[in-house]
Amino acid sequence: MTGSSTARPTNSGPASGPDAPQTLLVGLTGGIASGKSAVSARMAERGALVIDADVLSRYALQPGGAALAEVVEAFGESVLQPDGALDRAALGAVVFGDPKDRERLNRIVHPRVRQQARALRERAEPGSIIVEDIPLLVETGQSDRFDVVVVVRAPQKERIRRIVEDRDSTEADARARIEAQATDAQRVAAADVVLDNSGTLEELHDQVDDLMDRLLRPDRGGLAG
Ligand SMILES: CC(C)(COP(=O)(O)OP(=O)(O)OC[C@H]1O[C@@H](n2cnc3c(N)ncnc32)[C@H](O)[C@@H]1O)[C@@H](O)C(=O)NCCC(=O)NCCS
Ligand SMILES: Nc1ncnc2c1ncn2[C@@H]1O[C@H](COP(=O)(O)OP(=O)(O)OP(=O)(O)O)[C@@H](O)[C@H]1O
Repeated sequence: MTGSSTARPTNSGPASGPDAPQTLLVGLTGGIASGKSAVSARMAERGALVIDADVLSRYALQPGGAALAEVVEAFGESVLQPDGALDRAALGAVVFGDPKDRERLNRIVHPRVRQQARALRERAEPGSIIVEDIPLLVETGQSDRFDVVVVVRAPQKERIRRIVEDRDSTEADARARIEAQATDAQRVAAADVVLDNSGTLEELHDQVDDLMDRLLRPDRGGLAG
């Protein structure tokens, strides 16, 4: 998770009852390296509470945890570093090479991510704008549980360049991850709002600011409901 402020702070603790402001649940997704974190960080600056599924999945796989023990049982000791922490590159090489292995890992990690996300949602102030950044939102059929689904898209060539240059990864690994995910067309079909990240970060921020202006209006800019 990153941001922790709320859109409509109350003066006297969480409100309840019929007049309490409605919490807005936003699902944010996009392909790997499309710019989701850049979008969620900007939304947090505007008061949204961000719940990041990648962060929660790292948390779930911490040393000493039950999920890591299950991962070792499923994939063997070779996915551990000498100090007992998860060797993420080793596990990534396995699961992005085989859909069955990936599904097996997802079955271990995803329920824990969802449970943690639920706990964080429940702690939010009424009236908050909660943004759940979920790379596999569409793939895991979660679109319907959000008031607004936001998809960020960027050209595949640019995403691959970012993965290879910024993350010390190979083009083959980048392509394997992209192939393990939905297509932009599938994501756009589930979207209420599409953000175009083919330009500069400033241009992306402008789109996010426009979106937040709408979501902060009492009628949520006509986007929810
Ligand atoms: C395989 C793991 C150990 C590789 O770790 P690594 O540090 O290299 O990648 P990281 O976790 O930072 O993920 C980077 C990106 O890869 C993509 N990705 C990760 N897991 C998956 C997956 N199971 N299927 C498709 N894409 C995925 C996402 O776009 C994500 O943003 C890790 O990705 C993992 O535990 N994945 C399973 C949990 C998961 O599905 N996470 C995504 C959201 S819950
Ligand atoms: N418009 C842009 N111009 C230049 N760099 C950008 C732009 N958008 C994003 N980036 C950079 O590209 C990289 C990927 O962006 P970001 O981390 O926001 O993507 P993501 O979708 O959250 O990735 P992941 O799927 O791994 O979670 C980051 O280093 C980010 O700073």
